This record gives sequence, structure tokens and C-alpha cells, in this order.
Amino acid sequence: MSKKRNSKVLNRFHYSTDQVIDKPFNWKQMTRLFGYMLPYKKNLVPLSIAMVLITTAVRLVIPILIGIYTLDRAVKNKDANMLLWLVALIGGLYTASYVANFFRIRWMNQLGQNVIYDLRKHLFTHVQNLSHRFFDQRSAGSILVRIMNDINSLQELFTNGVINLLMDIVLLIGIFFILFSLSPQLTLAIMIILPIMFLISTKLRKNIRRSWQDVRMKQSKLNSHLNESIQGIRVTQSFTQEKENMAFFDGVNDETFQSWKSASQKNAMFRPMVELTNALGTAVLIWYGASLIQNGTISIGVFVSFAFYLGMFWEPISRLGQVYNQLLMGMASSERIFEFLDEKPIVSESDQPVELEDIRGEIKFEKVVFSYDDKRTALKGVSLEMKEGQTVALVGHTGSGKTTIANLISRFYDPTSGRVLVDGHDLKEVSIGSLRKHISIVLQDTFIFSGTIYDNILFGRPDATEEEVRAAAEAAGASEFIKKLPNGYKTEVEERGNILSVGERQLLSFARALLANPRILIMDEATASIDTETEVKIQKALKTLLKGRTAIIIAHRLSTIREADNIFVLENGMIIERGNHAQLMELEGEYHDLVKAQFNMLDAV
Ligand SMILES: Nc1ncnc2c1ncn2[C@@H]1O[C@H](COP(=O)(O)OP(=O)(O)OP(=O)(O)O)[C@@H](O)[C@H]1O
Repeated sequence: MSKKRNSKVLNRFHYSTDQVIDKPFNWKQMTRLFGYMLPYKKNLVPLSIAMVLITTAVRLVIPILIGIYTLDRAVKNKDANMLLWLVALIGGLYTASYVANFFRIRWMNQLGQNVIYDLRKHLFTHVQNLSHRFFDQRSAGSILVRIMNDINSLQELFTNGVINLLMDIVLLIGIFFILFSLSPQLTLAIMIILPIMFLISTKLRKNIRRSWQDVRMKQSKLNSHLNESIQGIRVTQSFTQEKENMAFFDGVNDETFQSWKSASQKNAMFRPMVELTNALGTAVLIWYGASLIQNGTISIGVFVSFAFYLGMFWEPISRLGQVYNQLLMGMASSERIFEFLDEKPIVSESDQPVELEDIRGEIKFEKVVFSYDDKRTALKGVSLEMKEGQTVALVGHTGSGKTTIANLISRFYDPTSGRVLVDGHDLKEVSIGSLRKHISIVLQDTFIFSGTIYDNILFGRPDATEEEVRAAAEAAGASEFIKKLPNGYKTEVEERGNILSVGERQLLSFARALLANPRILIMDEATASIDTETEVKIQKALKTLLKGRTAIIIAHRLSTIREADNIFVLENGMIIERGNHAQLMELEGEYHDLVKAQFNMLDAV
């Protein structure tokens, strides 16, 4: 029974997981990613590199000082003075290395944090300017994952990975040259283990990379579910769907856990493999090195230096494996970040956009055809005209295309064919920013941001004075309820304004729109039933709000519809009737039926 229920649950929650972006290591992409370090090329980058070079040089020189100078010269010749100098020199070098290391870590961290800050800012600014279609196609959770998780996963790469990569490469090349100059035979003997290392890094690396990509996909799914669960918690609780919700959460959570486990297990194999080859190298050193000492080819000092370098040799190799993993994870994350950054707003500014300084507010649709998804047509050749200062009501069944008309006026989308004009300007030729400055939208479910009531009204025009904010609230009929709140205008509301009633939220959104004082007002009237007293207040506020501007109202209330200068009745993406209330009633068509239906409903109540 429970299994059956669960499969139903799984069908209910379907999230489109992010695409697997499985591309090989891509230099172009890496160069683009590292391009974010360019602003720091004159300070943090060279400073960090200098510190890395100092610590690396010290590490390279110490084995020679110990093996060749201390053992083969000072100790062999019993030169106490030289020994003293060597101790002082080695001590001095270690101190310099300590100081350099301190600054290396400090500057590398700063560099990493700065790059992450810039990247996140760039991504957010870009995403914020993308068109509505982008948000139609993605869940808020999956967008959050890219802005937070994917960018965080690059943090380690920029903080440690990149500069350490340089340190390890310098160290490896340095060690190789020193070893070769000390004893080419012994170096070549030790190098036979290099092909094993190569095999490990090529075979394992592909596997590890795929696993991390899988982890990210699962995380994205988990985030989407979490986001939706929290947003929809009230519906979940009212339908007592917590168990089903939990079952799905368990499933996604477990999937994420399993994929992370598998990825980290593969990851964990890397180091032991490297250490195994290290042991092999040591065996070769002891066996072959001892015979070279016996036949006098190398000194004890050279052997000791070799042992030191060998210990150091595997450290950068195994760390390179780690950095490689970071790079692979960084590749997967940066691919996903760049995918967003390369997303062009489908509604884009023309080359020389017309700035709309002052507008009259005349709107015209010329044979507008529009589809959201190229599959279904939402508007099928709509032509209409809204004159300056008119109140226009859009009426029609659900899904008939009313909101779509509003979306096209604000240019959230461009028509598939036909034109939308404001004051005779085709919207495609107009600067989007200047157009939207003249438009305010009041939605049914107004979005209230976390902050104070005052801030939420100010959102309409951030440069407004306190008097203007209060006047707008007064005119919108919102001041009365605001004054009754514990801290008046300074009352904090959480995201979405849950502490306010639907009617209060409406009044607040009116105040916000009034403050913006737009030439064009688009309003989706609330359908929720509001008590008569609030209804009267809203009607009064509405009159103030509509005065002196072109208003397009997706109207549900008879009172609003009746007072509109012009009414467009929509059906199936087409305007089937137009005129004022009296004219349309006389027509006895669809509008007449709609009004009748409303009256019958009211009678029934
Ligand atoms: N973002 C979207 N992506 C794809 N299709 C959409 C999108 N938004 C709306 N549609 C579709 O376009 C058509 C018109 O929708 P629209 O929102 O304009 O209707 P409406 O008349 O405002 O309905 P309602 O009164 O229910 O708000 C509908 O068939 C709807 O399913």
C-alpha cells in the first residue's frame, strides 16, 4: 500500500533536473573563469605568486643544504664553523618561508573571496535582467543552486587551487632538475613509476568528474523540492500531505546522499593509489641507491637529498590530483554558471533605443500573435486601442489571454508577430527601462518584500520623501490600517507579507503604485472575497489610483467593469466583443452572459 502511494507521490513531484553538461576539460572555459582574476593582476595575484615562489625556493634548497653541504662537506670535513653557518642559514630560510607562507595564505584567501564576490555579483546582475521566459522554464531552487552552491564550489579553487597548482608545478620541475643533476641514473630508475601515476590520474579522473556532476544534479533537485515545500507549506498542511511530502523528500535526500557517497569514495581512492606508488619509489631508491653508494657513483649526502626530494616529490603529485578534482568540480560548476551568463534576454534593447521621457499613455496592439512556448498560441491576432487616460477592462474566461496582454504592454515578452505601440512607438524600438518607468503593475497577489511597511511603499519610487510616502498611503486608503500596526510604518513584514490580510496587501500595493505615479497602470484585480468594508475602501482607493492615467484592468468586480471607458472581452486569445458596459449589454453576447452569471452568483450568495 505504502509503496503504491509513494510512486504516486513521485509522479506528483516532478522537477526538471539541470541538464548534465558533460564536456571534456575545456581550456577556453578555464581561461574565461580565470579571467575573473584579472582585476587583481597588479596586486593580489603577483603578491601571492611571489610568496609561493619564496616558499617553494626554500623547500627546494633545504635538502641540498642538508645532504650535500651538511653531510658531505661540514660533517665529513669536521668543519664546525661551516656547520654553525649552515644551521643559521637553514634557520633563516625556514623563518623566511614561515613569513612568506603566512602572507601567501592571507593574500590567496583575499584573492579567492574577491573573485567569488565578483562572480556572484556578475551572475546575479545578469540573472536579474533576464526575460520572463527564463524564469518560466526554471524553478527558483535551481537558480538559487547556481548562484550559491556552484559559486561556492569555485571558492576552494580560487582560494587554494590555482596558486597551489603553480606551486606544485614549480616544485615538481625544480625537484626533477635537481634530482637529474645529482644522479641521472637514480632519477631515471625512480621515474619508472611515472606511467602508473599517469594511468591513475587519467582512468580515475573521468570517473570522479562524472560523479561530482551527478552530486550537483541531485543537490539541485533537493533544493527545488525544499524551496517548493517551504513556499507551499500552507497548502501541504491544509491538505495533510506532510507524509507524502516527507516521503518524496526522503527519496531525494537519499539520492543526494548516495551520489555524494559514491563520488567521495572514488575521490578517496586517489590518495592511497598515489601513496602506493610512493612506496614503490622508495623501494627502488633504497635498492638501487644503496648499490650506487657501494660502487661510489653517489655520496651518502646525495642519497639523503634524494630521500628528502622523493618525500617531497609525491606530495605535489597527490595534491595535483586534489587540485585536478577541484578543477573538474570547478569545470562542472563554471559550465553551469556560464550557461546562465550566456543566456541572452530574449527581450533585448534595440541598437539605438528611443528614450521615452514623457508619455501620453496611448496603447495600440496591431494584429498581435503571441505564444509563450511556440506550441500553444495565447493571442491570435489581437488588435486594440487604448486612449490616453482611459480605463480599460479586460474581461474573459480564465486562460483567455488577459494577463498576456498586460505582459506584452510591459514588454516582458515580444509578440511573435504584429506590433505593440505606446504613443506610436513600436515597443521593440523603445528603451525598456524608460518604458517600465512609466508603467506600474498591481498584481492580485502583491509581492511584499521583507522589510518595513514604509520600505515596501517606497519600492514604488525609491527617491520619494517621507511626506510623499505617507501621502500615497493616505490616498490609497492604506494609512488607516498601517497606523494600527504595532510599529506603524516601521512594522517589519516578512517575505510575502504574511502578517497582512489580502485586502491590506492590496491597499499597500495601491500605495506603492500611487507613489510611482505612472502614466500607465496595469492591474490584476483581486478575486478573493473581501469584507464589504474593505471592498468599499478598495473601490474608493481605486478611483484615486485610476485618475489621470491609462489603466488596464484585468477586471473581476462588476463595479470596476461597469465604470470602465472601454471593455474588451477575450476568448481563446481573441477579442470577441468590445465597447462600454451599456453597449455590450445591449449586444446580449458573451459579455452579457458573463455579467448575468456574476449576478446569479451574487444572488445565490
Ligand atoms: N509563462 C507561460 N508559459 C506558457 N504558457 C503560458 C504562460 N503563461 C500563460 N500561458 C498560457 O497562455 C494562455 C493565456 O494565459 P493568460 O495568463 O493570459 O490567461 P488569463 O486570461 O490572464 O487567465 P486568468 O484569468 O486565469 O489569469 C493560457 O492558455 C496559459 O496556459
